[in-house]
Amino acid sequence: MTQTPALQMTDVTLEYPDGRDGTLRALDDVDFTAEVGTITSLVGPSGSGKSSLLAVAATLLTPTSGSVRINGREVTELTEKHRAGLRRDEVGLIFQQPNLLPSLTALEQLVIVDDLRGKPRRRARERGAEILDHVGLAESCSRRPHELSGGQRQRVNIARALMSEPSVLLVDEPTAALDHERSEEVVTLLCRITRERGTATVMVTHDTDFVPLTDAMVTMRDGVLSASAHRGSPDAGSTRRSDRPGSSPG
Ligand SMILES: Nc1ncnc2c1ncn2[C@@H]1O[C@H](COP(=O)(O)OP(=O)(O)OP(=O)(O)O)[C@@H](O)[C@H]1O
Repeated sequence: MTQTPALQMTDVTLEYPDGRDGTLRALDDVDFTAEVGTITSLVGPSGSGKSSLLAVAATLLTPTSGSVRINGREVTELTEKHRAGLRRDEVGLIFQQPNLLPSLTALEQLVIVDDLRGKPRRRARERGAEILDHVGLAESCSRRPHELSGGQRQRVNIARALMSEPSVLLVDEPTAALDHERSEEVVTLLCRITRERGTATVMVTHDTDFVPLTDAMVTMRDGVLSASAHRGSPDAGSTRRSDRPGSSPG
């Protein structure tokens, strides 16, 4: 039986006002599918639409037209309140800069996520410690951001995103502030998390060195997405229904 993709975007177009009474098409008829337990690299030149795709997938922006489904549920028709709930419970966002709160320990950065969701604190501390252990930071639970390296801070950032047990993990340039070795560690960790936790992970990256660690790569150019899957599931990161083996055009 085929599993419902965690994220499915179909014929998605996003237009911004261009500041001259016209529009700029940031996403042009994009089809994209992210399957459970796969990590897809999203590459492309600056201004090609990568962040726009992540923002639409994260339900932060509503597309001008097209369909976005998260775990089979159409999200473009939801109210902002429902979208906020979906972001809290089903979508994890990881940005380039960890944006950790300076006065909180690594563990407290995670516990606060459950506090905001009204979850019991004791359980939150247990889960937080477990997740920090999973990302290799068991020894650093009580350290504050200034006592952590850049790579460790990014791992706390990743751990924090996992607190809500998201099914879709959207990651924007996670290695931009890191050296080569730390970058490889962070991408390796994201790949491991994807497989072990069964997330559908999409990672925007300019660093093509690490793309082979991921399951698939898609390229954005002028708002148009094209696939070049290199391994893993044939559906991983697919961009066109008609590109998939066994699917008939139309
Ligand atoms: N809020 C906005 N209003 C108007 N135009 C925008 C807005 N956000 C992005 N754009 C335009 O949409 C296009 C796609 O931008 P986007 O940020 O998605 O690209 P990107 O591939 O993520 O770029 P980068 O790699 O530099 O972050 C660009 O032409 C950009 O100028």
